[in-house]
Amino acid sequence: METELPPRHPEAPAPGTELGPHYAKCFGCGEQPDGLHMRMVAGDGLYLDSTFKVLEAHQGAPGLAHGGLLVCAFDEALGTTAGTFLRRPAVTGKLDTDFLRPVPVDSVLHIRSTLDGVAGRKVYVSADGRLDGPEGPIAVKARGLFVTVKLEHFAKHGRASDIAAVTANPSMLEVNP
Ligand SMILES: CCCCCCCC(=O)SCCNC(=O)CCNC(=O)[C@H](O)C(C)(C)COP(=O)(O)OP(=O)(O)OC[C@H]1O[C@@H](n2cnc3c(N)ncnc32)[C@H](O)[C@@H]1OP(=O)(O)O
Repeated sequence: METELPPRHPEAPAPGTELGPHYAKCFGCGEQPDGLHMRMVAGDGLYLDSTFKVLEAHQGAPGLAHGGLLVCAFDEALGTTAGTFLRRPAVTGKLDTDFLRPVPVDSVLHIRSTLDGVAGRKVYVSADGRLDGPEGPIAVKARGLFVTVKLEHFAKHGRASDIAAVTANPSMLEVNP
């Protein structure tokens, strides 16, 4: 597959900028009570640095993070990486995850997610999640294929009441991404 490394979009947030939620009700980055409440900072290249603190509600086994919620954290980080540097929304087509170490409750996963290339509407992204700090051991790795979509994608497929809510209150949504 031929891919290109795109330029960092000129309107991408400056390096060091903390990103706000792309959608107020997003489970990954929004205000959902038991959500992941991820925090993300733009890097100086085509990467984002994110943190996810594993809480009581995120368990799958006693004292350990649920694997599906770890996948959710990577979905969020990778999708936001695609959207942030292309300034276009992108949805998950494919997501592949390697779980290398257990992730305990109360730990913070430090995720660096990178835009690796684009081919038409396909966006290739990857990420490493580390424990005990940004230089700690890798606990989870992920690679994803995201597909850029127009805003109509959400208007067409989303629940009507939620589309109406963001139409009435556009500040709930960061349009780009
Ligand atoms: C800022 C945002 C942060 C978001 C973080 C969270 C992200 C999410 O959770 S998004 C929700 C989960 N994902 C979804 O709901 C997506 C559901 N799927 C779809 O809507 C559609 O299948 C969609 C949009 C991905 C593709 O459909 P469509 O627009 O018709 O495009 P389509 O022509 O099929 O595919 C475009 C290209 O992508 C490729 N592609 C699409 N899906 C896949 C896949 N699963 N595997 C490999 N390639 C794929 C196609 O082969 C095609 O490639 P090419 O251009 O070389 O022919």
